[in-house]
Amino acid sequence: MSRLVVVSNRIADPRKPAAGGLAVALGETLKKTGGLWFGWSGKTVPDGMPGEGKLNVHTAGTVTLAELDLAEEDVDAYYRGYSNGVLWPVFHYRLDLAHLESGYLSGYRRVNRLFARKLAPLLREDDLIWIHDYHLIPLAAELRAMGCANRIGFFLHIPLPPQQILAAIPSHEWLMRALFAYDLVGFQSEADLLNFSHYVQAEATAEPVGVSQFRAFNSTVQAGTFPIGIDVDEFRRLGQAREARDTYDTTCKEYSRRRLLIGVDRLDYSKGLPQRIRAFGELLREYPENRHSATLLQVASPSREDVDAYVDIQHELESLCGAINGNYGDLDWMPVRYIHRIIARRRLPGLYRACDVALVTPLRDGMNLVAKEFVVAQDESDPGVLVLSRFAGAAEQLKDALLVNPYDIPGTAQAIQRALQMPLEERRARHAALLENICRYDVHWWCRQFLETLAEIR
Ligand SMILES: O=P(O)(O)OC[C@H]1O[C@H](O[C@H]2O[C@H](CO)[C@@H](O)[C@H](O)[C@H]2O)[C@H](O)[C@@H](O)[C@@H]1O
Ligand SMILES: O=c1ccn([C@@H]2O[C@H](COP(=O)(O)OP(=O)(O)O)[C@@H](O)[C@H]2O)c(=O)[nH]1
Repeated sequence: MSRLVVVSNRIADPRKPAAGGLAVALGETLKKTGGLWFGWSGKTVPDGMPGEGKLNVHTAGTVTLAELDLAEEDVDAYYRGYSNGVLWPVFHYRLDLAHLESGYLSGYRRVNRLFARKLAPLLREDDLIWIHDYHLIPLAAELRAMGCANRIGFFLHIPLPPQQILAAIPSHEWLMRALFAYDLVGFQSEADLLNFSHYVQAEATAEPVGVSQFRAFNSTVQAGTFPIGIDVDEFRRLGQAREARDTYDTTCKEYSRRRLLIGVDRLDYSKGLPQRIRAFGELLREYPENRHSATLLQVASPSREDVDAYVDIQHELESLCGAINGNYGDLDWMPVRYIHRIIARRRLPGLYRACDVALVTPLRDGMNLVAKEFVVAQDESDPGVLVLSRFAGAAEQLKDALLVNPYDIPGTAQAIQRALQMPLEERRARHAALLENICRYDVHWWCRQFLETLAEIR
């Protein structure tokens, strides 16, 4: 059997908790199959040479971790600059926030070349290579240029925008051409796959040669949809452990007189946090019976704080929460509890279970694993309600949630009110349908489906 080699920007010891859906999902996958996980260590060498990096290889249980330190200049251009200052906003449909004129592209290419140089000597002939996310789009092309003939798959964890938006990236032709160095390219949703299909036919004059298979630049690439899931059994086990149960007990006790709403997100402009807080304010304005009762616990974990747009969103959010608490709060009731900290994942099942409603309302999201975790954590006999943005990848699967347009503030407030008022029978029926879908399409299904498709490509 081939060894699995996973490459992603962010890697984490699979035995330790991680914030961010990708690290969590890949950790679960690799813990099961074993193999090599290669990526950036997260460490920066202040006076390191650009294009150079120290590799540290060690084992963590069944997994070999190969962690690469990067020079400060490289992290600036490759991670903060091109990945998170250009690709992240454009792929989340936010041309207004993209630094398109920046000179970060050369640093992005340099680090992808460095990854290829450091990874190549670790590879075996029959390794199955699985590369992840927007940080590493050109990696397969770099490996191919070094003679690597292994099967290589790519999975994009974030959305792929429509052709006209993608085409605003000055080097979009080069970037998208790099995808043809892969044997298989996977997306989270049908909408992303459709955008890919339109783009390659319109801009790269690719020809469809099979179902979601395209030929251009002398290569054929298979594309497909592989919505990522969570490890349901692992999350249930977490829910039964002491920390989650303690969190459940203390939260229920602390808020015994309240209806609780929960949001758990990285503090990212894609997550629609200001719109969500406004919708909650609208709920209190329009449906006054919720005053002195409904409380929103919003966890906004710090993320990419050295990228400008992330500092701006933090200030906006703080002022919105302050305004609602000032306008509606009282001596014994604070409408919004804003928590700007990472909450350990092992406590989250208890927190989710103590809440009546989850607000998962991104403006755009590749998938959103929090939505799935919330459903799994519920008490089946008295479950909470999921309010979900129609623009999250998860919405294609979780049709029994209350789907909302997060830009429509009164509409979202109305859906929150409906969630708070929903009769037990309807809550149970919706929850059962959601749970069924999440259990069937879990993280193991995702991994199996992608790797089997990759292995079968002729
Ligand atoms: O590594 P960071 O810069 O700290 O960011 C954390 C991760 O954010 C993104 O996650 C995406 O992947 C999830 C799992 O597929 C998906 O549910 C979510 O919708 C996406 O936003 C990013 O794609 C990862 O590379 C980051 O590690
Ligand atoms: O304070 C936090 C915030 C998030 N998470 C975890 O980070 C992941 C977030 O993944 P998601 O797909 O929702 O969004 P992403 O951050 O990857 O865009 C989920 O597993 C959360 O449980 C966490 O452990 N603590």
